[in-house]
Amino acid sequence: MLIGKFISFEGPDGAGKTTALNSVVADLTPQLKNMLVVTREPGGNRISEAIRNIILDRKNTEMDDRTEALLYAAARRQHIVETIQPALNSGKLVLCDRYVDSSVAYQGAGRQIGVDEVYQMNLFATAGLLPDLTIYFDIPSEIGLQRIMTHRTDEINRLDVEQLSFHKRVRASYLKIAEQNPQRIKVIDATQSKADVVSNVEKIIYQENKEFFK
Ligand SMILES: Nc1ncnc2c1ncn2[C@@H]1O[C@H](COP(=O)(O)OP(=O)(O)OP(=O)(O)O)[C@@H](O)[C@H]1O
Ligand SMILES: Cc1cn([C@H]2C[C@H](O)[C@@H](COP(=O)(O)O)O2)c(=O)[nH]c1=O
Repeated sequence: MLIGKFISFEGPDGAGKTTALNSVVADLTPQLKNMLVVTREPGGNRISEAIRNIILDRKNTEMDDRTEALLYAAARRQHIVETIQPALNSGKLVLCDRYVDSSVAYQGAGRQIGVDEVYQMNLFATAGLLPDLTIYFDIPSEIGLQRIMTHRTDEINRLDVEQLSFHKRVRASYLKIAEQNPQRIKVIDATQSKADVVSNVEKIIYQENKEFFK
């Protein structure tokens, strides 16, 4: 039985998810201690991190779009089985940097495989496990990419170097997913200062998970 809470952080490249997540974790850890599980996709365990390295390696230029979609889904399956599901079963608050919405936006819309097909494939991979809450960091593609190219040049991956049109499709898809799922997805303006972004994220987490902060 799932008794914990599952929160995903989503957004285009360079939106500031990881930066905000690190600050939120530093702020929440004194209160939540070992009730908090922080993880990321693709990754979170040995097998999924190995798949991550294959997907994101800029040398893998010949990778087929559907192969890419399947690899993300395979990494996700292993992540659920090894990390997310056990944490939820023991009542933890799981904070995950990216999840299924990333596949729908990047592979479904960005790669133009089709959002419905990619979503259906992920229903198989996840057996229907969706986050209770998703915080979507919205940012124009140009600003997100600019942040990466200016500050994070050492970590630029195979997806980051896609054309601007790819990244614009990804953002448009995220906005559509958010519009279609207003109960689950809360949108944050990620062009704000780091402090304001973190404060907005924490407000949402407190509001939606009061049982963890008694
Ligand atoms: N609110 C902000 N204002 C300005 N710069 C920011 C802000 N948040 C993060 N940054 C900077 O933007 C860059 C990208 O941030 P970060 O790695 O957190 O983004 P991300 O959403 O996790 O990206 P990706 O998904 O591509 O890994 C970093 O150099 C970070 O310091
Ligand atoms: C989970 C997931 C991720 N992606 C893309 C999004 C990013 O470009 C990279 C991951 O890098 P990050 O620095 O950890 O954000 O992978 C994707 O295309 N599809 C997915 O399902």
